[in-house]
Amino acid sequence: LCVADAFPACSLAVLAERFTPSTTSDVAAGMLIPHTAPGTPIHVQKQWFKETFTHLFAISNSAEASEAGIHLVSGWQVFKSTPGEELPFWSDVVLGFRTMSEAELQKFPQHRYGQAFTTLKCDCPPYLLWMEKRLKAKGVQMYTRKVANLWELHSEYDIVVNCAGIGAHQLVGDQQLFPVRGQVLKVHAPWVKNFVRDGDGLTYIYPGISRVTLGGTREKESWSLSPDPSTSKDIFGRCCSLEPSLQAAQDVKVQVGLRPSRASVRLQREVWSQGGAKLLVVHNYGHGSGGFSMHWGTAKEAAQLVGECIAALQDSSSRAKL
Ligand SMILES: Cc1cc2nc3c(=O)[nH]c(=O)nc-3n(C[C@H](O)[C@H](O)[C@H](O)COP(=O)(O)OP(=O)(O)OC[C@H]3O[C@@H](n4cnc5c(N)ncnc54)[C@H](O)[C@@H]3O)c2cc1C
Ligand SMILES: O=C([O-])CC(=O)C(=O)O
Repeated sequence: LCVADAFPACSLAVLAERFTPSTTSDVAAGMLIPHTAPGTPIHVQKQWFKETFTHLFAISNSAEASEAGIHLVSGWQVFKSTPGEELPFWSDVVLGFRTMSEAELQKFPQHRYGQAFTTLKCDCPPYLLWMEKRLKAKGVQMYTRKVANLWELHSEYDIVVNCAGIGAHQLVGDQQLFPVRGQVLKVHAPWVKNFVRDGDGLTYIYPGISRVTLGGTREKESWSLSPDPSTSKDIFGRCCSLEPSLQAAQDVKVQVGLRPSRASVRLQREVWSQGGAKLLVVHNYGHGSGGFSMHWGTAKEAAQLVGECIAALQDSSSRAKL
């Protein structure tokens, strides 16, 4: 969408082995709470988050909000002891960030410190469908296709934007990219209106428009997409100890996804050449636990890199004409 908006004269196609509802992004809770990536300067991560928050906040305030699955949600991040960093880098981007009062903390007898704030949540499958609809309305073609090697695209396309997520491990042989397996439960519990996240990052309760996401797990280097029943039981128990009313939750569905993790998102332009032919490539993958929190900011940066590729193509075609 960012590329289509920035370069309306380009003809665009989306190729994917799987579309919604069968991607990693469909499994995500879609909460806008950033994780810190060690390999990217904090001011850059803050900029990506701010751009994403501003973009989604505008959608949440529009008549499209319900179809797009975007809504504001208030709640608490609670800690068993006071964290070293009391003010995370994103505290002035979310709304109304403050330390929890003693009265609020009484709801969480095992926790001693907490942060209250309002953020945004994407209900992932509706949000992805809404974006597909917007792409199609702009004339973008969508093809279900597995790409074995980016080079196979060079006769059809001038520029390829690689947003393959964990698929980039195989597609471009990126050894720095690794899966962090996450299992979640999506349950019916419409009385749960506030989010709760344990500051250790393992247990969370995220109410969406139609279901509540209960998490989670972080299993580094595990490629298994099979749900594990004992893990589901453990997740449910941990969430019930934070929010006992969840004992009455119904219609429990289990989902597993592989977070595409890396020290930093790979946002990079490359020129691939073979036998005199060239393919311009822009990478935009490796968002780990923050694909939703950062997506619009990183997509805008990827679109800028596409702009540089277009300028390079125009430059080489005008040289060829001389
Ligand atoms: C349990 C869990 C909870 C999460 N919760 C949150 C959250 O609350 N907030 C947040 O910000 N993030 C969250 N995340 C992280 C988030 O899900 C990811 O960062 C994000 O989904 C990555 O998006 P992506 O588009 O890069 O990858 P994907 O969604 O995996 O999309 C990649 C696309 O590329 C296609 N593809 C891959 N390889 C090929 C190929 N060779 N040929 C053709 N197509 C290919 C795939 O089919 C797919 O369509 C969570 C993740 C998990 C697992
Ligand atoms: O940690 C969270 O709050 C949710 C998340 O992003 C994940 O599970 O990857």
